[in-house]
Amino acid sequence: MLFSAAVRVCGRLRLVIQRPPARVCPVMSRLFHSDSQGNSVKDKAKSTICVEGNIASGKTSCLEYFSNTANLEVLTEPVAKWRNVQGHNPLGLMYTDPTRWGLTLQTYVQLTMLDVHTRPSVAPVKMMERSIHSAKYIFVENLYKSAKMPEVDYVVLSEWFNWITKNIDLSVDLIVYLRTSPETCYQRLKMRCREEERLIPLDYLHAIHELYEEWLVKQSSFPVPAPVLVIDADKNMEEMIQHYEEHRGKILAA
Ligand SMILES: Nc1ncnc2c1ncn2[C@@H]1O[C@H](COP(=O)(O)OP(=O)(O)O)[C@@H](O)[C@H]1O
Ligand SMILES: O=c1ccn([C@H]2C[C@H](O)[C@@H](COP(=O)(O)O)O2)c(=O)[nH]1
Repeated sequence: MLFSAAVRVCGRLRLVIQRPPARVCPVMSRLFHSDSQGNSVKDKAKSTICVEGNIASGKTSCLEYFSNTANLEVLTEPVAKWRNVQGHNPLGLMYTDPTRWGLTLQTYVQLTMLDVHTRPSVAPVKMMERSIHSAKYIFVENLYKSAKMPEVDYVVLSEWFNWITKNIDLSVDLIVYLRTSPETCYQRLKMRCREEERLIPLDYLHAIHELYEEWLVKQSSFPVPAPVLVIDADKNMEEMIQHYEEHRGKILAA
């Protein structure tokens, strides 16, 4: 509704159109925090670390390990939402029929990852599990490359992704890549026993591994949004803890 008021200017009656009182939508103000020139800005005193890696490479375990670090907040991947959105399970549907449900899952992954990226952090360092970048460059790409996602779905998701990354500040300061062999992930995945993942073949983990290697190690496929710290994650938990302690300073200084 426009607010108008009749005012008298130099004896004449003029209609003045007024703007409605500014209503601040919390989600929009979170997404479009801007400077005086209208550019989207991020609180530079804070930093964001994304822990990346293949399925069951040990990302959640890594976040758990760092979770009691002072001045650091961990945000795990919203997998619970992907398994249950208003009673539906897009993750399970995608594994059952990727051609039909790949777009559905990846649209929801993109939305929920956007939410994690833009969620204000109380601590100076935010450690996230994966990112909107890997959702697109690894998982969407894999569906498309393996001919399981129709081109129209890929194009629509890509347009969304390009708009989001161009208009919203999702900057990342460090990527920690937990590098594993697909065989290690296969063993850990079997041990974890997530119902939806029981049919994942070793080949699928090989394909995801190759995409991660091209993106973060060879850096030959897609833009890499931050410096990459590669950690050999084929080791047992005790050795992983040693790695994490060796790199703690570098990680927290991101
Ligand atoms: N370094 C490790 N050695 C052996 N098992 C591990 C190691 N890291 C994680 N695990 C186990 O492997 C499974 C997958 O780990 P998780 O942290 O959930 O991986 P992700 O979050 O990357 O999917 C879990 O059962 C976890 O306990
Ligand atoms: O964009 C994405 C991100 C993740 N997934 C799948 C892969 C796994 O089955 C789960 C969660 O991954 P974890 O590596 O165990 O954390 O979600 C996907 O399909 N698309």
